[in-house]
Amino acid sequence: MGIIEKIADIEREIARTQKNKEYHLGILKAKLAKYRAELLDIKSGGGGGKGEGFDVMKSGDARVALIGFPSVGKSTLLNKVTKTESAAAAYEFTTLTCIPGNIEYEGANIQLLDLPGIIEGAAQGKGRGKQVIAVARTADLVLMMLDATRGPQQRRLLEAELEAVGIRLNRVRPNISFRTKSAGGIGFTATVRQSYLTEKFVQTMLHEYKIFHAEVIVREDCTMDDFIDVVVGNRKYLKCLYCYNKIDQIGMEDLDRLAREPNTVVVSCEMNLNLDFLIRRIWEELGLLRLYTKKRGEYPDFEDGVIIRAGSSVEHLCHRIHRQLPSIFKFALVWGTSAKHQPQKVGIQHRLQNEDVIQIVKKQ
Ligand SMILES: Nc1nc2c(ncn2[C@@H]2O[C@H](COP(=O)(O)OP(=O)(O)OP(=O)(O)O)[C@@H](O)[C@H]2O)c(=O)[nH]1
Ligand SMILES: [K+]
Ligand SMILES: [Mg+2]
Repeated sequence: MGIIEKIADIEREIARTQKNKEYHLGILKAKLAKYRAELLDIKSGGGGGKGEGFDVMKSGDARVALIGFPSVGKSTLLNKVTKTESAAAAYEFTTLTCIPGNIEYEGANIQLLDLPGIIEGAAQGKGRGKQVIAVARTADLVLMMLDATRGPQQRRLLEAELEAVGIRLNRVRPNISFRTKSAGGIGFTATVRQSYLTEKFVQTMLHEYKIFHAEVIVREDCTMDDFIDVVVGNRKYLKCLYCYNKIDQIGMEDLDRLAREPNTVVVSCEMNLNLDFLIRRIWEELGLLRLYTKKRGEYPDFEDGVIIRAGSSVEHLCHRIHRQLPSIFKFALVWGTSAKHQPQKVGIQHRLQNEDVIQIVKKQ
């Protein structure tokens, strides 16, 4: 029996199994994750999974991948918000490769990637699913485009495809440490009460993966799926913004309902509705900071900022300016919201905020 049949078998068994048989379900899911991982390894020839026309250079300050079913309007969006032309038409699979465009916003260059439509079974390599998913994994944000005229199952199907290849949307890595050892059996410690995970499950699951010696420490209330994710590894935790297109085709009531869903923006690419707001939301989700550097006794150049990720420290900024700069850094003066007083003298670990002005003082 091939892997795809084995996967289908387990999926059928999961569907048949009663929801309250959590332990049994967990073991089935662990098996499923194992076969899926095998499938991906073979299919991608060792992990790369890039195909011709998909190997697009990263450029700019951040990368956004457009993921969606065929003909939801992905290429129409690229044509509207970037200077790049990507063929858009009423038939499915108009786009066959990865087409990069560039959005300039608040001084940042955001790379927007138009991609072929995904279909059900993409995770198993149907259509160009394999390549599309490989590109999605390199993105800082997934822009999931949905058709406002279609039902809610389109979003669930798409999420299930991404889930099946180890992409986790809008979630954080479970707080579990897992280390294999050469002897000593399986050690299981939970620092908080567990609603789902038991030592017995952890042991059975690890035996399924032929792991007999390991140390497991669980630091939050985790599900069996969380544990499977940590053991299988190679999971990608990505931010996702949901974008419903073609709102020109639906009524006010539906529009209102969709617009209230979390992490969601509603637009009409064809009618240019709400596209400015979409770009604003992309920028916010990416969490980019714009910083200004200045020399002693001079004003900063507010035309020329440095774009950097939210949460970055002075050290990240130094690296960006020059590779050697951190080693000759003495201190920095910071004006702006991250400073307690204006200016504040800070060390290299100081975390910066949007629009901060920084003067770096080097060792003599
Ligand atoms: N009514 C309406 N139609 C739209 C809108 N945006 C795009 N379309 C139409 O939807 C069809 C598909 O658009 P594309 O941009 O080619 O869709 P795509 O997602 O890139 O499709 P593939 O590349 O084939 O996956 C075209 O006929 C567009 O004119 C919109 O906002 N409203
Ligand atoms: K199309
Ligand atoms: Mg297209």
